[in-house]
Amino acid sequence: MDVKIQVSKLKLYYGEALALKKISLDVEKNHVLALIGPSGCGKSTFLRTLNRMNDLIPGVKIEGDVLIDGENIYHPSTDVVMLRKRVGMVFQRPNPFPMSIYENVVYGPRIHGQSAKSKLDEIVEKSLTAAAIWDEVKDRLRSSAMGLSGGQQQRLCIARLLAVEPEVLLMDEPCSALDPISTMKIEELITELKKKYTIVVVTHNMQQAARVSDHTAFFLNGDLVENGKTDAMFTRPHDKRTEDYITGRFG
Ligand SMILES: Nc1ncnc2c1ncn2[C@@H]1O[C@H](COP(=O)(O)OP(=O)(O)OP(=O)(O)O)[C@@H](O)[C@H]1O
Repeated sequence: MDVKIQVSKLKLYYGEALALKKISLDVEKNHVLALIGPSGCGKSTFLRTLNRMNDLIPGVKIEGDVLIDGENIYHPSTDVVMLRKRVGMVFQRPNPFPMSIYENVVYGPRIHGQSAKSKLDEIVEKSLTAAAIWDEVKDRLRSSAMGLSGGQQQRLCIARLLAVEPEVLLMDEPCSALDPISTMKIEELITELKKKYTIVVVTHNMQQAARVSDHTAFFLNGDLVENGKTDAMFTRPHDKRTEDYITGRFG
């Protein structure tokens, strides 16, 4: 097993409130891990610990370790800007910048020092192709990203991440604002992208977790109740609370 992310004894406090209670969990390289559990159980909080997005929230205290490729991302010497380039994030609602499709994709590479037009053109085509949206937008690269449909905007946001050559993709309910066809496209894309990236996705949709993920982690009240192969968890959950959740008895 080739582990990409190793989380051990991770605790997170919002002020006095303990939102993650000693979570230990590994994420395998080139696999998809789905995070499931009822609203408020800590899925998004956990996701944000993987690229230190919680650092931006006042009053947050974190204990424990998160290692990526064996390196502790909470070590004081970590360059957080570089970390967020390696570990990119897609949000619930697509959030393209109010600029052209082309400018959205080259935004990150420009910040990281790329200025050659031919290289930027190449990055745009490569990233949009990898995000399965090139054919739909190749003739309108200079048009505003705001004119795209929600599903197209979400794939553009994924292209924007891929443009800075990340290693890990974090997705926080990436389909919750999308129609079924766009959802299917994103799910197919996730399956394609895992060949190259390690992916952690939060979802409220059990069918989606079953379709796209290799492993599933079930959270409840800040605890990790159960974690394992998706097939096994959905057919033979070890914990009664997992069974109740995935069969729709609560949450
Ligand atoms: N910025 C914050 N400040 C204080 N408490 C927070 C903050 N963000 C989340 N929490 C609390 O931490 C707990 C976990 O929230 P989190 O958003 O991680 O849950 P979730 O499982 O992702 O929920 P949902 O499925 O509704 O998005 C909740 O009790 C929530 O109220």
